[in-house]
Amino acid sequence: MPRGRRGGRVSALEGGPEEEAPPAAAAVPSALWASQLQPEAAAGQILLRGIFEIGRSSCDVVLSERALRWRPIQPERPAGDSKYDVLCKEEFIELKDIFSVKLKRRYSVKQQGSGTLLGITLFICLKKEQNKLKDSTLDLINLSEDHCDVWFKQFKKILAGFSNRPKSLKIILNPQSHKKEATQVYYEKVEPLLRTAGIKTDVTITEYEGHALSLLKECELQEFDGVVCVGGDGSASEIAHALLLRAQKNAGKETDRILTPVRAELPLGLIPAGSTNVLAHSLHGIPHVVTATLHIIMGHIQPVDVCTFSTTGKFLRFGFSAMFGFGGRTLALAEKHRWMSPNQRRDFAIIKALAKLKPEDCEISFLPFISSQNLQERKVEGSPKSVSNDQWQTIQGQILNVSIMAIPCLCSVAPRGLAPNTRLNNGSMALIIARNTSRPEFIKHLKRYASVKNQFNFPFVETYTVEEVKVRPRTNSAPNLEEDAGRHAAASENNFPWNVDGDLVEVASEVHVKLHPRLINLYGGSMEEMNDSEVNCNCL
Ligand SMILES: Nc1ncnc2c1ncn2[C@@H]1O[C@H](COP(=O)(O)OP(=O)(O)OP(=O)(O)O)[C@@H](O)[C@H]1O
Repeated sequence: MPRGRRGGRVSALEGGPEEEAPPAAAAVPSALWASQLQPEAAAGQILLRGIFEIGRSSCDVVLSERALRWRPIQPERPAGDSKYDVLCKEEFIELKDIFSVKLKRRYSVKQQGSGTLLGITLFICLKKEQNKLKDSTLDLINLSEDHCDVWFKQFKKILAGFSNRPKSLKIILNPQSHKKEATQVYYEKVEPLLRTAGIKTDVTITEYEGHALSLLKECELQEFDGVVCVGGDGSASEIAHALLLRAQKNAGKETDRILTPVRAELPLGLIPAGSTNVLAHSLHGIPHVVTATLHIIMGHIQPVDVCTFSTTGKFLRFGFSAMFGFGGRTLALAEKHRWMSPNQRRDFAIIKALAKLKPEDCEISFLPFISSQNLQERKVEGSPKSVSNDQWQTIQGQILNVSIMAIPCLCSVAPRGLAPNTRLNNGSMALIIARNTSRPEFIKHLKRYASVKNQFNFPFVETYTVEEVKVRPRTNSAPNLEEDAGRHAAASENNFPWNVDGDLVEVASEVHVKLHPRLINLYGGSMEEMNDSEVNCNCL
């Protein structure tokens, strides 16, 4: 007979055959804590069985290859009492959702040494609503040192089997992001979780713009399993660019012209601590610090498409999204008013750019995306134009805005994304062109981003799914962004402002954007689509 909570014994299976490492953690954690029963067979071979107190009930606890299951031990009961059956329902967690285990001890003031053992604490990643993850704990109470020691070692062995989880991370933190709260975000919310998970960290706090780029050119990265950015889109994009540039150099590729880039060697984690956090929001479906941290800890990986930006054959940078025209001008205006708070300068810049709304005379050429399935179908049909995808198309005219996006670009002003039909790694980009129209019509189009549907249902808006785009302004002079105040010169003479991942990039002539599928691994899980009722926004 089991001896109850003080002396709960480990069953005959204790010290049984060597267990296999658990299957690698799947991309999506499915912590369904006690929400449904899992058939015993699906949980795999039993490794340990014993008695622990869980939530004030003495429980029969079974550890198998994939799950930990427990059921309150039933006292003698009158036959047919259904209340007991409900109370004694089996509960479980999947082992892939555990990210740490510790011995639980009580320390008293007078006590010397390691304190009184109370049992074992498991640290668990729970899936909540709307892509949110949350950390939680499960206490397995048993005062026997021997009993806990056997279980503790077994949990440690299981955790060591998750080889995809990072053990050491390079953290790059921008203390200036948003309202300068990145340091606080990291030390209050991220670092405690990484410490609990036993992940070693090496933190660099950036001291100037471009610091992350120069750091990642030189620093040793061998000892790290991944890099983590704590900041906003500017920092995240700079670090992704730096990691990709480093990979090209390591592969002996020239970096002046990048045609077929190699993949980044290390995964990148994004902790949202900036003003807009479009990248982290698109990756996680929610700009939530704990969710982002738990994806890193659990080693969830998403391969993500990246673009190269070049001009006149010369490589400029890697990036995920870009805007030209209204989007570029708005950022250029916002950058000139850095002294304002992030929200103030964003609103100010939007209003000012709308007041001075002016189309750009452009030529836009693009290579439409043809899915591998469509290419295959064309091959079968034996179409003469068929098998290669080299059908460039060209549009000319007065254009208010061009958006080129390899990722959905979720943000507070567009909860479904500025490019809602794009995915992180579908091998294509959204090209969204707003031709010249009246200011009220353009504002109506912008406002639609905040709602659920029909953002692009305007006669002046065209959308394409593409692999490559070339944007060539046909006017000679770039816009003067500060005509009224002589204090600032135009963005830079004869340069056109582009917004690349929230960074101002000034280019005098044609910009060539090319998509490279799955070029970087980001720490993140696969996303659930949001219901319409879950989307809300009150901007503009
Ligand atoms: N110590 C620093 N001082 C000034 N600028 C810095 C420093 N460290 C990094 N930067 C630069 O700050 C720029 C913007 O930072 P970041 O994107 O993190 O914050 P943000 O602008 O508030 O957020 P978002 O880009 O999401 O709007 C980055 O391009 C980065 O190079």
